[in-house]
Amino acid sequence: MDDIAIAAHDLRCRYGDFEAVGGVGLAVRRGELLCLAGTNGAGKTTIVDTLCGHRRPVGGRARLLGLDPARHRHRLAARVGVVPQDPGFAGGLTTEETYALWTRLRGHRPHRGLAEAGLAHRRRVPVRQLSGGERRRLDLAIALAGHPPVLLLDEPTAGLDLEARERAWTLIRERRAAGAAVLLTTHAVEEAETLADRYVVVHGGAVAAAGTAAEITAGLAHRITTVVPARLRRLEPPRLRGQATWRELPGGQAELVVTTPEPGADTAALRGWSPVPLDRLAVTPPSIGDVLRRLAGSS
Ligand SMILES: Nc1ncnc2c1ncn2[C@@H]1O[C@H](COP(=O)(O)OP(=O)(O)OP(=O)(O)O)[C@@H](O)[C@H]1O
Repeated sequence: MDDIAIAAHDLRCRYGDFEAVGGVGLAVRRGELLCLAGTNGAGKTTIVDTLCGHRRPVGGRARLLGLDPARHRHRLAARVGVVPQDPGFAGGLTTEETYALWTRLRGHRPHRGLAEAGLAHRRRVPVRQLSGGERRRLDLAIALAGHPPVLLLDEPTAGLDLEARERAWTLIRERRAAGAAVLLTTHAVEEAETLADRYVVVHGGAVAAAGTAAEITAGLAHRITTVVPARLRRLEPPRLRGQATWRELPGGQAELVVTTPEPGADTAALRGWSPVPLDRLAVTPPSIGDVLRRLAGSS
């Protein structure tokens, strides 16, 4: 059996004359979570909508469980859970009616999803009275209903408070561990770093980077920070491979930040240079956030 549950090959999508997605490829295996990351307007939602079968690509192809999602929406409905970017619920239905309706439409029996999503106490409330975060929890509960083997989650924790977000992460992790293939878009770097096995980073409708966090951050600078007496600035500067910046702090102190491709060598150089022990010394490796910041800065 093919292990790849979600696939896009050279996907191209247009809005009129505007090419929003220009040849994107990705693949997600069963039991894997791929984070589709990128700046605003990069094309993430367009890709997710196309994988859902809501729009047809003008080129390339999308496949869910080996099927074309635009042609086989009904066959796939029970096997694909979706949190869309903008779900449209009938505001007059209650939370449990909405959950039951959507769950049955997808061919499943309503189960414990509302309780798992922390919405049991809101089940009799009309959807229009739910807060933004509560609606998002309902979206996720509906997507997870029936344990579908494919999950397409477009910013599933947008607007959730801390506790609800961590509950959502636990649910998503459990589904991945049970073998679901998960495609997740998020702007929350912490969420991506917590959940993702691999990343596809899109920018301007094309893949800018793909791989594990270590692979896509390789070659980016580390950050060394330390607090030293401000008077050390008057010394001859340390010999560093990276770049140092100073920020004055109260009480005659200063924060020294070094961005460097060689954190080991530069930490040793700082230690050799400073006549006093380096206070609050920390070395931070590059993160997916650095990749996104670079892309945002380049547009
Ligand atoms: N219905 C539409 N008509 C015309 N252009 C659109 C439409 N929907 C999206 N676009 C454009 O297509 C590009 C990709 O949009 P998309 O929503 O896929 O990006 P995104 O990566 O999901 O962005 P965000 O992170 O802001 O949600 C953007 O330039 C957007 O303005």
